[in-house]
Amino acid sequence: MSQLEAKQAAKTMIQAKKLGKRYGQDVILERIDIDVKEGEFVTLVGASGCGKSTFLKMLLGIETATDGELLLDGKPVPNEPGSDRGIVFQQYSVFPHMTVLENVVAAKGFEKRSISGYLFGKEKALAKQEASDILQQVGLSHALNRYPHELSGGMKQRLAIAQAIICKPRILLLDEPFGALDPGIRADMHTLVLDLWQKHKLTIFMVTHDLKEGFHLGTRLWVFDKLRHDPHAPNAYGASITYDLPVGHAPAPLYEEIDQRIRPVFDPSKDTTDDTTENAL
Ligand SMILES: Nc1ncnc2c1ncn2[C@@H]1O[C@H](COP(=O)(O)OP(=O)(O)OP(=O)(O)O)[C@@H](O)[C@H]1O
Repeated sequence: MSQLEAKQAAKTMIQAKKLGKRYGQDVILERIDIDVKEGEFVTLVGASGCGKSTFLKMLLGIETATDGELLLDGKPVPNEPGSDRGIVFQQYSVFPHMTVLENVVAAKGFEKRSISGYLFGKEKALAKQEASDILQQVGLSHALNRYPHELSGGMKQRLAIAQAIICKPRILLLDEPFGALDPGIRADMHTLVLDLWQKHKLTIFMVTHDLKEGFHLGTRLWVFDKLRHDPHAPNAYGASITYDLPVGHAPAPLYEEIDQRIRPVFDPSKDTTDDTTENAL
């Protein structure tokens, strides 16, 4: 292997090799072959139920592959969540009985894996300081002592992001994190996520139903769709990554072209009654 090849290989973080996922007889994902380098920001789009969240769950380690391999740094993704992988869901996943600050300190406690999840003494004081810093980064320093029910949707998601970030993940998994937010708030959240991505040198995988968000936010856009359809056995085949596109800083006309190309993915009238077909990229 040449020096250049070795350098490129060292930067690869996530690899899927003929990755597939089945639940019983239902094939959800199949034939996924990808290679993601450290620092990429991948956005995932595709029809509802095609397996995007399942893919994130496999990266998180709470679902396992039934076919092929999913590797992190060249080794199988561990079968449990770890502090190197943080996740934020669409549904607000904060502790309702804790203040904003306590929520983030608690996340740090779980990361430390103490038996109770609680921190004490100096460790707790340090965690509080760290939590305050992170909360400042996500724009919540004015709300440290508020409870989740006193926060707006956008603030709750900022809190959930702070909980993920305090564990210093290398990979941040975002499962439609802004789906429930108003457009203006979403724009603020985009700025925040891009800022954190840069500042913390994260590798991000983000599921979205908003194509524009997918085009503009990431460096790479994946479209999940079925390559093969059998009208007599709709669950016989799973989704693959049918488009893998460099996006983000591409000129606006390119977004429009891509938008046109993948729009049928979201069209409910899409004809899936053909015989088993192979879609051309
Ligand atoms: N634990 C499970 N057992 C059986 N089937 C499951 C399980 N989890 C998910 N599924 C099925 O797997 C398929 C993919 O689900 P998934 O949530 O990954 O889709 P998605 O693309 O994220 O959908 P959406 O965009 O609506 O969130 C769905 O048909 C779902 O019903």
